[in-house]
Amino acid sequence: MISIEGLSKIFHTKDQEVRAVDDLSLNIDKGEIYGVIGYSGAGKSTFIRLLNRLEDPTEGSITMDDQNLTALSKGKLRVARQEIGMIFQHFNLLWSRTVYDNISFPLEIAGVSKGDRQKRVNELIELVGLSGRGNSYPSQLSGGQKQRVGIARALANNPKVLLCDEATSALDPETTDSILDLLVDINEKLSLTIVLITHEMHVIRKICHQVAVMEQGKIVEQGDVLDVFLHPEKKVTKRFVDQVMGDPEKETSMQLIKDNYRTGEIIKLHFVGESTNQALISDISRKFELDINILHGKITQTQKGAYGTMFVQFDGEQSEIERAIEYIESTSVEVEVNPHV
Ligand SMILES: Nc1ncnc2c1ncn2[C@@H]1O[C@H](COP(=O)(O)OP(=O)(O)OP(=O)(O)O)[C@@H](O)[C@H]1O
Repeated sequence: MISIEGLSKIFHTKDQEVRAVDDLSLNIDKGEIYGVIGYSGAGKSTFIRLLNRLEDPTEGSITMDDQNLTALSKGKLRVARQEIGMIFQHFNLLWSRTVYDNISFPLEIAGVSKGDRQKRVNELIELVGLSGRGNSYPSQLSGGQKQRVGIARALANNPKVLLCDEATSALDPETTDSILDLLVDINEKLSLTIVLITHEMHVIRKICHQVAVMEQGKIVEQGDVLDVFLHPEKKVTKRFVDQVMGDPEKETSMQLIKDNYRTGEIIKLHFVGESTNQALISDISRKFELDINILHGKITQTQKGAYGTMFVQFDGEQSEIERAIEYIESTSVEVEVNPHV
């Protein structure tokens, strides 16, 4: 759907040259939710502004649905932009217009007739969960409701791609989750490709299929969300993963666990993807003569499946413990006996 090749943007200030986006290449499939994460100054905003050509690239190309956006004339670019919807951190609504008129605005610009506009706006109001609020002004809405208007407006002309610029950064955690749920809902219902930039790994974990980690204008790591969560390679990626999962070994003192549970064995179980759906603990307690204590752990969900780590104590005959460990090794759950302090 989107193919980006060698994309760069260099800003020239009085005394220096800033490579905000530096030789970036990536492919985004149709219907995918693709997240770009990075700390402040990594180049995310510049990247997303390049995607809808609010910014001209210094080098490289962006192809969207077989159309080279970087080679279009101004007139053709205006038409191509109608296929790209965008939502913003601070909503960018027209304050003197009602919800209905805000959503209608891009349709007016596109020359849609009054009757068709009315039908489309009402459909969109319902899609984003704002039924009954059409006559309200933005100042009468909560942050989450304002972003719903932003989403409806962005979808008005049936875009092929929705760009989200830190769309939940100004919202509280609960409202963030409801907007993220709405984005997933829209992605599934309309098979809409979504590209988002964020500095919050929670956003990536909850809704993205693919993730790219940006640092100093470059993509330093990218892939399937579950793979990146499981095997983060770069330091910056590990810091982002820790934002969501914490580091289970750092959060608890293994020494304290070992002092408190002296009999049997301490076992670390690592669940990945489908393995989290297995009722492993109850399965083991049925199959083997063991007492099982759950000591510490965290399992979380991503769009690509669940994963997490759990520490348990197996107590019983040593031979029975060994048989249970052998059994776990035959499943897709990774197991480590007596993990390091
Ligand atoms: N118009 C500009 N002129 C000069 N430098 C710029 C311009 N826009 C961005 N930069 C620089 O490019 C780099 C990347 O900025 P950008 O805003 O893209 O990062 P970001 O990851 O979006 O950060 P934030 O989340 O804080 O906005 C920064 O060093 C910034 O100072």
